[in-house]
Amino acid sequence: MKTPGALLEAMRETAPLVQNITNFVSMNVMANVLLAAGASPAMVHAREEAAEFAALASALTINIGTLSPPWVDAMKAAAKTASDAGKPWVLDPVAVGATSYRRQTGAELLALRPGIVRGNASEILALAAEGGAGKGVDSGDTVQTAEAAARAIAGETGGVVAVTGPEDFVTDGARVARVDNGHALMPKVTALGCALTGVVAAFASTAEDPFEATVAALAFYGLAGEKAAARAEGPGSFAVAFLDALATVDGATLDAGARIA
Ligand SMILES: Nc1ncnc2c1ncn2[C@@H]1O[C@H](COP(=O)(O)OP(=O)(O)OP(=O)(O)O)[C@@H](O)[C@H]1O
Ligand SMILES: Cc1ncsc1CCO
Ligand SMILES: [Mg+2]
Repeated sequence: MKTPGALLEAMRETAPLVQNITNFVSMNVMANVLLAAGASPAMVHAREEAAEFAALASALTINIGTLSPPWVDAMKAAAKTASDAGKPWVLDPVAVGATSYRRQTGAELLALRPGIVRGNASEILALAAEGGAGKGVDSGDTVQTAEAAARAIAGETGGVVAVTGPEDFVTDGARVARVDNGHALMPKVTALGCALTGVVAAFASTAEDPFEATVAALAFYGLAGEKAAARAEGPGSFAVAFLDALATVDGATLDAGARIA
């Protein structure tokens, strides 16, 4: 088993190219987060090129935050390419319970068996067709309420599912872990969940075990949040300090500060 810090260092050594088919809100935040963490982001979503690009990238993320039919075509084609090439792809089912279009698209993408799903509690509940009290993109459920839904999704995909919130929950159907890093300012900055999905993909691209990679990425992200909060006066200065903290936390700092059970 590799430590979270060793997985962080391994990711930084290769600076993996992470392709993101993501929402308009998240694009800039996510690209800056990936750069600060040590990866190489590319936002490539056109139907004409998304699958071709997926063959070049080390990992792919698919986020349905601002979806429309041409984007969904590109998502499916890119997901298939990544799966066929044995590269990890991570699904972020933003607000999947909000509308029937999102529920349908979420189910179709889940059927393509993402290696990792990362969402908030309401999204994981909705993706498992267990309801959920999401308020648009924000969660209205506790992480604990979504644990059974996460296990059910992992059983269906054969992959890893991460539910994020005050304490994150990760399962691959057999193993479970809880990550207690993070800070209450994190959900006060938009798209930090979306950006986290990219960091999870970056870790997964260089780790052998997607479960260990996901746990390590969550601990890294949460620890950077804690370090940033210690310097911040509110969500605005937190967002700036968070990028600095992502770039500053190294393997030894992560191993010392990770709270994983
Ligand atoms: N109350 C909290 N306390 C500590 N950490 C938190 C809290 N809420 C969220 N986090 C952390 O914030 C990060 C993003 O998770 P979150 O569940 O907010 O994503 P999300 O709802 O998908 O976000 P978005 O849709 O805005 O991108 C995770 O690292 C998570 O651990
Ligand atoms: C605010 C918002 N709306 C659609 S996607 C998104 C980013 C956070 O998920
Ligand atoms: Mg989200």
